Amino acid sequence: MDIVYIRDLRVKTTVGVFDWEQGIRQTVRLDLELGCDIRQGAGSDHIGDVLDYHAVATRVIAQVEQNRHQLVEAMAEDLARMIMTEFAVPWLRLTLGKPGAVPGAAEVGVCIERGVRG
Ligand SMILES: Nc1nc2c(c(=O)[nH]1)N=C([C@H](O)[C@@H](O)CO)CN2
Repeated sequence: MDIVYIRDLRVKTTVGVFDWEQGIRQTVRLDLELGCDIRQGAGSDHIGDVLDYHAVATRVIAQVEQNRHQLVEAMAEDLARMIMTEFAVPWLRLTLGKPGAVPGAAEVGVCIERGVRG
């Protein structure tokens, strides 16, 4: 299986378990690895034959900006489901972090894998 990736995508959203967090927007940081087969696009050199990382990133930004969550787990699961459904991705690894959320830590968050890695 090949991988199309998106690294260090930063989006502002409302996320957090505390009341004050539900009244602000914070930056979340995403790394995505998306399973695919690049061979058809590599042969044709045509954007229509590949998993378009620009299209995925645009859709991810829209979903993160438009929704609010308490837990990063809930946000990560919603994103994974959307990407796999809308872009026919059979396997993905998604890292979702909140930079600076915990004093002394650069970032906290989750890394999830969903689907079957061929
Ligand atoms: N496993 C998790 N732990 C915590 C979360 C979370 O989303 N998942 N969130 C918080 C708070 O919102 C924190 O980020 C505020 O600094 C605490 N623990």
